[in-house]
Amino acid sequence: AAVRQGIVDTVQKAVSDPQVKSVVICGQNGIFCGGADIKEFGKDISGPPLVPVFHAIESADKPVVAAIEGSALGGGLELALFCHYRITHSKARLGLPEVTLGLLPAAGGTQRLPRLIGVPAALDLITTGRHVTAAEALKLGFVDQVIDQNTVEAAVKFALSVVGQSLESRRISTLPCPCPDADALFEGVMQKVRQRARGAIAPVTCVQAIQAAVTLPYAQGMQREQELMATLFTSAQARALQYCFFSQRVVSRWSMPSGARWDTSKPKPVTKVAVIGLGTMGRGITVALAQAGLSVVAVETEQQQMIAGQRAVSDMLERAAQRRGVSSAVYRVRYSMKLEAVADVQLVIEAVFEDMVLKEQLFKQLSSICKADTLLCSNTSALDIDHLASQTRSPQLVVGMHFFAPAHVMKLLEVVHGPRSAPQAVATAMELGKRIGKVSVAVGNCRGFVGNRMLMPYSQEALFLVEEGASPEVVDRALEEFGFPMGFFRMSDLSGLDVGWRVRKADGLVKPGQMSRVRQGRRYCPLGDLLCEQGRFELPRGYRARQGLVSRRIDSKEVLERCLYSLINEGFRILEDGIAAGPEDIDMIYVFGYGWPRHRGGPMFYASQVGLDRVLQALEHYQQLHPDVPHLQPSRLLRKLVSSGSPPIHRWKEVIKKPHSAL
Ligand SMILES: C/C=C(\C)C(=O)SCCNC(=O)CCNC(=O)[C@H](O)C(C)(C)COP(=O)(O)OP(=O)(O)OC[C@H]1O[C@@H](n2cnc3c(N)ncnc32)[C@H](O)[C@@H]1OP(=O)(O)O
Repeated sequence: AAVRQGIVDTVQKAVSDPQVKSVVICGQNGIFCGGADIKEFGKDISGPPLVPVFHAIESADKPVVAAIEGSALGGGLELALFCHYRITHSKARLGLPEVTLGLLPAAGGTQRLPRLIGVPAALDLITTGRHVTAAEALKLGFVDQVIDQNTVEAAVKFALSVVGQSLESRRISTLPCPCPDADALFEGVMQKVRQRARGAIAPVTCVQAIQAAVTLPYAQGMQREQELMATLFTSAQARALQYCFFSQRVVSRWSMPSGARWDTSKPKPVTKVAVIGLGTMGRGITVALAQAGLSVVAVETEQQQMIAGQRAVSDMLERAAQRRGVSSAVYRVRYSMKLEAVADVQLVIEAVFEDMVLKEQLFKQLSSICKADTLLCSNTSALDIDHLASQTRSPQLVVGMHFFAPAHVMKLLEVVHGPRSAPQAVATAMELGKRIGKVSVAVGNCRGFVGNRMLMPYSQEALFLVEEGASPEVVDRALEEFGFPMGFFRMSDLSGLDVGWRVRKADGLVKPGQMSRVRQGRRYCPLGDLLCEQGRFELPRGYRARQGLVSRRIDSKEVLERCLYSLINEGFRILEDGIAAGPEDIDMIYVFGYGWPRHRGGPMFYASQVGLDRVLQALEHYQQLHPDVPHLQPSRLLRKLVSSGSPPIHRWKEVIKKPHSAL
């Protein structure tokens, strides 16, 4: 509000003062403007509106120049678009990211950008919200000059040089918005955007707003922009997306049950990393590290795997370099078939087969080969980090670094600390994650950590629903309509049914050829095992007949409630156990690692939006119907939150008791 007031007061003064011949608008501390203050949204907004004063800038009869350094995003770029000229530093980033916050650029962005750079380019920028470099902005035509010198000085010089020149062609509101074959263009774009949006409303509304720039005169287009914005501003999706924006930043301020924190734990410098194992995960991790400028020693002891792995890593690095127009990082990777090659690295990431015996042996070997202060990390997706630490001479230097496939693409990294992990080890892994572009979340040590632990009840419910009569397609359709890129069964097919089968075998749950539906004292569905054993694909019907199960009609409401609420319930247990520091950590793990639709904010935020009492009631209902399914038993924390009056999510921590390690 204060910044808006400042802009209004100063612009009015500058425009009306006859002694002022030209005006430069700049930011402070090297940043032009990051846009509206997102913290103001959802509250009563005080201070003056900006659009009227922006129009006063455009209609001024003296040149107004934007000096863009750092960022010009959202309302910041819209302000610049009302200026007559834009001088930009080469390192600046520009964009209209409102769509990522569930909004649209409602200070004229949807009406003015298409007039300046054409409808197709504006559609791309506004519906994706992507940030562009100064060079791309120049190429697209929405900045006038890109410079490497002091931007404000250059803008002042320029502003003085254009005093007295006509400003007619510089007023974007007066430009036409040509769009040949508009109907076909918008139909095609709308179809693509709807597909990509997976139920998010803001991208679709952005397209409608840009269409108004083509079909309506400027003033009416501006009005339509406001009307469309009003439908988004208070929407649940906007709240969820804005929660994600802040949560992504909250998780970087990690803490451990011991009280160690991000701001008191200094990471160790890391320049050279070893990756052990060149399977799918090891290859992706190697690529991610090399692309971030680290030296990598990739070790693979099996010759065929080494040949295939080396080729795959080189191909990925070459292709990425071509795409980005930079030189390839292939030279940063050295390959070896001997474990001794890791002797001089500062950090090792083990990415071998998910087998505890194999990993135990490897950690023992690494502990004797590496320097005493080398950090040893495991890319296990579920195994006990503390047990691995106990195989080494420095258990405090062992942490989990759980990547998600493909590891060079997926944004999530779970950094797993055991009870003996040193804060510095966690700080180092978190920092390395940040360097390679990951959203890193620090979590405690338990079976499956946060993400895979919560996936367990979700996947079991999906299978139970099929036992009871739903087809796999019905389950997947409900989940995909909710916004997941893939339902449970499609996802299992893609990742390989044998992956889960192997884990269940290791857990002693698989009994070949047996149909019993109770294992280890609880309800179990052996359908997945039977599929793997028999290679059969039309299994459920015959299976139900043999089990004497009567099929019933199951609707998408039940699919969603049973799959999602049981997953959420496990999330509450994780918070209770102190495995995750807060609901934001769980939500970011699900948004960045498991395809949870961002516009629904993550599972814990979703629960808060549905209403904790409704989630509790539904769990109680299903638990009565399925008393042999322990994960449907509502968690203590959920009950405690409901009996505390279901506080908003940012106040849950007050109800959660002090975290502790669960193992
Ligand atoms: C209608 C809607 C209109 C007109 C809008 O303008 S909506 C806002 C559009 N703008 C954005 O979406 C920009 C969001 N911000 C960013 O992309 C980045 O923060 C940045 C590129 C501006 C800077 O990035 P970086 O240097 O990495 O710093 P951080 O991301 O860590 O941010 C530092 C702290 O500033 C807080 N922040 C940033 N932008 C905003 C904002 N627009 N409103 C409120 N707060 C913002 C951010 O949360 C960080 O604070 P902490 O969370 O760490 O306390």
